[in-house]
Order: sequence, then structure tokens, then C-alpha cells
Amino acid sequence: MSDIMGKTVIITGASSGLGEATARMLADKGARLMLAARREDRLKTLTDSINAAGGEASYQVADVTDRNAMQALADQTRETYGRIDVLIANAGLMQLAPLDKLKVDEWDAMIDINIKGVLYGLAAVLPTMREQQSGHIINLSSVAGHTVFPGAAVYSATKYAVKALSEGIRQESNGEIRATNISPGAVETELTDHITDPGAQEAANELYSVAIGSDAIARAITYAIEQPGDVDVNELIIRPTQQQL
Ligand SMILES: NC(=O)C1=CN([C@@H]2O[C@H](COP(=O)(O)OP(=O)(O)OC[C@H]3O[C@@H](n4cnc5c(N)ncnc54)[C@H](OP(=O)(O)O)[C@@H]3O)[C@@H](O)[C@H]2O)C=CC1
Ligand SMILES: O=CCS(=O)(=O)O
Repeated sequence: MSDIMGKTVIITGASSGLGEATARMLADKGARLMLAARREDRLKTLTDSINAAGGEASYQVADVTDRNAMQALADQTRETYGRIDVLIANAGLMQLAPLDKLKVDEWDAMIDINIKGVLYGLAAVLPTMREQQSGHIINLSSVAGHTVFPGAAVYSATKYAVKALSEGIRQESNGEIRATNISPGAVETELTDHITDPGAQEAANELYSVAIGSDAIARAITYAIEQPGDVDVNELIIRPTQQQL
């Protein structure tokens, strides 16, 4: 199976931003979706809207930091659709602040969601993909996974880790699993809403003054999925044309 029609796709972090935009685009192209996040009201609204428009979507509430919940998500996807073709490990948290502020709880949360969340998703779907001898893991890294800037050290560390995981999956794929690392720059979503440090918020407002829309990233993810099965798009960086960082 090489294009999108009929492919079963799990999207974590589907309740807003990039996950929601990608869900809508893939549904339009005939993917069968399992949408996951913590906010059930958002997931239900999105799922109903996709199904009402003739698409095929289900949802499951799942916290990516809970390994059992991620396994249950994969199990439910198999039960609903019979297979798992693509995992989009998109759920993420960005809490920028200088290291001196010692926002250790925020460091923990970013490490848990951005790194362990990606790993728990991988652990949940990999056995099924091996059994199928095919699958596609799409991880959301960031421009911050390619460069570091003041206030972003811990967020960057998590996104460098995501990039390393994507490359590791590629190298160990044994020709069965495609691995795509997506690195967006500033995109208009709820991502910056979780910054608690006023100085970092101000810097983020400046960086995000040139932000582009979520559809740009949805198109990049769609491009990676719709390639023929022997073509593995490994790395895409998508920035606003006006972004300097
Ligand atoms: N927007 C941007 O400029 C950029 C974004 N990215 C990355 O893209 C990804 C998506 O972010 P974006 O759409 O922008 O931001 P949003 O804040 O809009 O979306 C984040 C999503 O992650 C989900 N999420 C957060 N924590 C958890 C958790 N513990 N368990 C399950 N789901 C969780 C949220 O859902 P809920 O709260 O309902 O659980 C939400 O759906 C992130 O990995 C981010 O780092 C990378 C570079 C740039
Ligand atoms: O992940 C966030 C995008 S940027 O700040 O690194 O450009």
C-alpha cells in the first residue's frame, strides 16, 4: 500500500494545532484515523466533524506519558481497523525559560511528553508493524531539534532526542519501517500558551510574529505518507520564509 487511501493512521496530540490540521487533511485523502489526546471534548468534536464530512475517524483519550494508555491506544486501533500503518507522534509541550530559573517541573514534563511519550508510542505500535512487515513512524521534532537558543535548552534537548530516535528507527528498520522526522519552525498553534516565564513568552511572541499556518505542516506529513512504499522521506524542515532562527 503506497498512498493514503485506506491507510490506518494514529495521531497523538490530535486535539489541536498540527495534529488537528493533519487529521483533517489525511481524512480528506481517505485515511482511517485513530485520534488521541487528553481533552476528550476536542477529540469528539473533531471526530464527529470528520465523520460528518464523509471521512473515517475514531478517537481514544490517551496520555502519552502513560505506557499502558499508549498500548491500549494501539490495541484499540487494531481492534477497530485491523492494522496500524502510520503513527504520527505529534503530542508535545514547549515551556521555554532560562536554565537559571530552575523550572525543574517543566523540564520533567517536557522530557516525559516529548521523549518518553514518543518512545511509548513506538513501543505500542512496533510489534504490529513488524508483524505486518510494514509501517511508518512520523515524529514531530522542531527547528529547535537542529539548533539551540537561549531559553530553549531543555525543549531543544527533547527535540534533538526525537531527531535521534527518528534516525535510529530508520537505521534499524530492516527495510520494513519508514521513518520521517518533521521539524517545523514557528507555526500558529496553542504551543506557546504553556510558557510561564514572562521573558521567554516575550521572545516567543517575537519569534511567532511571522508564524505560518498548521496546514503547511499537514501538507509535509501528507507528502511523506503518500510516497510509494520504497521511498522513505527521512527529514523535512519547514520554516516561515521570514524566520531567521
Ligand atoms: N507550533 C509550532 O511552532 C511547532 C510545533 N512543534 C511540535 O509539534 C507538535 C504539536 O504541537 P502544536 O500542534 O504546535 O501544539 P498544540 O499545543 O496546539 O498541540 C499539542 C498537542 O499535544 C497534546 N498533548 C500534550 N501533552 C500531552 C500528553 N501528556 N498526552 C497526550 N497528548 C498531549 C495536546 O492535547 P491535550 O492537551 O488534549 O492532551 C495537543 O493536542 C509538538 O510536538 C511540538 O513540539 C515543533 C515545532 C514548531
Ligand atoms: O518548536 C518550536 C519552533 S522553533 O521555536 O524552534 O522555531
